[in-house]
Order: sequence, then structure tokens, then C-alpha cells
Amino acid sequence: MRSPLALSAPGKVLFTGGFLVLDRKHTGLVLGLDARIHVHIEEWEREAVNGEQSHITSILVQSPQFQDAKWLYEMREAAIEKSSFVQQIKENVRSLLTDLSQKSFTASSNKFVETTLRYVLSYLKARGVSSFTPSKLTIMADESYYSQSETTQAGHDGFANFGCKLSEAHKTGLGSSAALVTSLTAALIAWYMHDIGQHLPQHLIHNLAQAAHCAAQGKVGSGFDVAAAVFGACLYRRFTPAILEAVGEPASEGFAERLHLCVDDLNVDQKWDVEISSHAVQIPRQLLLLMCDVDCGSETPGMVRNILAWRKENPVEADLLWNAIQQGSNDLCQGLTRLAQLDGIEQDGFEEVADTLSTIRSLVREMSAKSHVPVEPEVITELLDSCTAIPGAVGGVAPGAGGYDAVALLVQNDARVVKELEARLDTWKAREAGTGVSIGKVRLLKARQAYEGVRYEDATRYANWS
Ligand SMILES: Nc1ncnc2c1ncn2[C@@H]1O[C@H](COP(=O)(O)OP(=O)(O)OP(=O)(O)O)[C@@H](O)[C@H]1O
Ligand SMILES: C[C@@](O)(CCOP(=O)(O)O)CC(=O)O
Repeated sequence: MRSPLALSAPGKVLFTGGFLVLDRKHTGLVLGLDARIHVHIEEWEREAVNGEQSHITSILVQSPQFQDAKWLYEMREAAIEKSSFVQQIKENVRSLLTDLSQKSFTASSNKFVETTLRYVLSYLKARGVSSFTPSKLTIMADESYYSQSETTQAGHDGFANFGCKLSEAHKTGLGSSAALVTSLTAALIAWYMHDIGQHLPQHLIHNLAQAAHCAAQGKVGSGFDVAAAVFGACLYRRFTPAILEAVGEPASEGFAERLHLCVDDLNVDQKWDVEISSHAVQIPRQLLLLMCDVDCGSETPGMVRNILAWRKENPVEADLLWNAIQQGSNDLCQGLTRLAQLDGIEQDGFEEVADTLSTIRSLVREMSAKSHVPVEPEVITELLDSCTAIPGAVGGVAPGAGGYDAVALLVQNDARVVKELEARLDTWKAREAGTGVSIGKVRLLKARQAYEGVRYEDATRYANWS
């Protein structure tokens, strides 16, 4: 029996560059977190159900921290005859596409899981992998990905039982789908591609996870969350969207071969042009990145549509604003790196970073006011002002698309500052003047800054769940 494998990928915070990063002219400053989504993969020995055909491979995916979260997929394979190997491979790929079906253990489907399986298995077939043994995949998420509720029960092994359905859990905006798609992609590649050796093929995983995530998400994102899940914290410049558009729909003729060419970057006229600079982003050890969950979501695709519409109608004004925010983002990145390199030589010296952050925030508020999209809404301004007034707090932002999801803070790495912040959040209550939008409880998440991307884990850690 083959030994199980486990892999994990981290969450992200788009600290600056929300909306700008959708345009290749700009970059996003993406900070990494130590909250991860893990995937454990093992052989699945399952007795054949009456009448079941041997050419069907079953793949079970489960998310045991949630109720009713088990999905069974079946993949049909045509027999491969040596004489017509290439042809058969192509047919297999097609049959895989039409016949990867979800047998519902659970009434609901899981679009991100299903799309990832479809993309990775199609890619593997096109790469010549011809035999797939049944496997069982167990997804485990670190606690910070979802808001705490009365049903959450902490476990001794560090994993919580959320005690509710996945659809009822409130996400905290750390990029659960990107971390999930990335660790699932990596687990399937490591399990079924036997020649990858010890080192995970990061670029392959990145390109494939971007393709699957983009398809499942409805092609709206810049892909910064998948880049962070694979490579960790980075300065991110997106890829040209046409690179993935060329792959087409999974049901279309020749999809798997096009996916293979795209993922392995073999299209001469459409090379991957994503820029991921991991070394450009550092947080000095004297600072902590803290995430506060506001538990009152925003609808990112709607905000993206409205901001882009405003930018299109006001190109001159928008460009000025976008360039000014970009400048702020560059200054912040350089300021943080400089302090990280001084590493303790200069104990104070956070004023410059604090000033830059406050300039960025005022530009983002200008973006909000002009576009009428609540990127930093009034309640969040109040919350950020209150948090950053605590002695030892350096500054903060409404990360990513902003809105009512979360705030991200940089504070001095001192337990007293964290305690004071917690005390302030405990009593925090706000109501937005005019619109009447109020935010509920604000909670400090356990997640802190981290740099590592996708990685192997000790597979014995998941013994209680798999
Ligand atoms: N633990 C999990 N098990 C299985 N599927 C999950 C899990 N966590 C997330 N997912 C999948 O990801 C989807 C949520 O993705 P979505 O992009 O809406 O959120 P997010 O990535 O956490 O948010 P954001 O992009 O704002 O950070 C779920 O509907 C589900 O398909
Ligand atoms: C608005 C956008 O630039 C950032 C969205 O970030 P988040 O999902 O709110 O963390 C969209 C994107 O880049 O995918």
C-alpha cells in the first residue's frame, strides 16, 4: 500500500493594489499568512458496488470539518491499445471530460473542487498519465479562514470542527478557494505524476491552479491569490488574460491538449508573462501583520464591475489616482524592505511607513468617493482610525477589494499592543452615518505574516480526520 501524502498552501492579504492589480500596468503588494489549507491524499480501497464497471476510477473528496461535505467523482477510462496509443489518449481525455461526473454523497456540489479535478486530470492525461488508481482526498482548513461561531469546536490537533455546512460558514476573506485549488492541484500532481521528484514543480502548479481557479471563479480575478498560495508573499503583476482565454471550455474539442500547452508554457506566441517577485516583499521582524475579521461580507465581483465602469468613464482622473496609489504602494514596499534589512538596528523609524499608509488610505477613500464604491466605507474608516490610534500601531488598510470584510493592520511586535487592540475590539460598536450599515463583532484572527508558499506536510498529522 502506498504511503499517503499531504500538502498545504497559504492564505493571502492584498495589502495594497486592490483593483489596480487587475491591470498589468500595476502591481499588488501581496502579504502571505500562516493560515493554510491542507490536502491529504491516500489510496482509496473501496469495494465495487454491484454492477460497477472496472474502467471507472472513483475519487472521493471530503471536508470533514464541515457537515455533509463529501463529494464522490467518477472518471471513465477507455481501454488503451498499444497500436493506437496517441489516438486513445485523446479519446480518453474526451471521455474524461464528458464523464467526470459527481455522484452526490452530498446534495450540494463544490465548484472549486470539481473544476480543479477536471483540469488536473485532463492535464495529466494529456501529459501521458494513463492509469489512475482510486484516491481519497481530505481537505483541512486552519481556523482563521472562517469566522468563529457558537458551533465551532477547537480540536487538540489544531484543527477545528466548524459544526455547520460549508455554505453556512462565514469566510474571513483569506482566499480559501485559491489555497484550496492550489493544494488540491499540488496533491493530485504529486500523487499521480510519478516523475516529479522531491521538489514541487511550482510553475506547473501555479499555471494549472490559475487555469482551474479562473474557470471556477468565473474569470474575474487577477490571480494574485493563487500566486500567493503557490509562491507565498510577493509583489504581483498579473498575466495577460488572453493566455488563459486561449484554453477554452472543458467541453470543447482539444481542450486537454490546449491546457497542456498553456500550463507547460509551450505556446510561442502566448508565453506566461506573470511577474511574481518574492524577494521584493518583507515585513520587518519588529512588526506584526494582524487581520481583523469584520464578519459582514462584501460582494467583490459587483465592486469590481462598478470600479472598472467608473475608470472607463473617467480615464484621466482614474489614471492619476491609480498612479498615485501605485506610487504609495512602491514606497511602502521599499520602506518595509529597508526596515527589514536594518533588522533591529533601528528600533523606531516606523514614521515613514505610517505616513505612506495614511497617504494610501486617503487615496483609496478618494477612489471610494469618486466611484461610489465603498472600498473604505465610513464604518471601516472609523475602525481603522480607532485601531491605528493605539500606541504601537503603525497603520492599516481595508485589504483586497476593501468593503466590509476585514481590516489588516501593521503593529509593533509587542504583546502589549496586541492585548490593547483586543480590548478595543471587544467593545467596538459602530453604525455608519447615512447608510445605516452597521458592522457586528470585530475579531482578531490568529493568522500572522508568513512567507512560504505551497509545501509538503507530515501526512500523519491528519490521522483523526482522514
Ligand atoms: N474547507 C473547504 N472545503 C471545501 N471547499 C472549500 C473549503 N473552503 C473553501 N472552499 C471552496 O471555496 C469556495 C469559497 O471561495 P470564495 O472565492 O468565495 O472565497 P474566498 O476565496 O475565501 O474569498 P476571498 O477571495 O474573498 O478571500 C467555497 O464555496 C468552496 O467551493
Ligand atoms: C479587487 C481585486 O483587485 C482584489 C480582490 O481581493 P479580495 O478577494 O477582496 O482579497 C480583484 C483581484 O485582483 O482579483
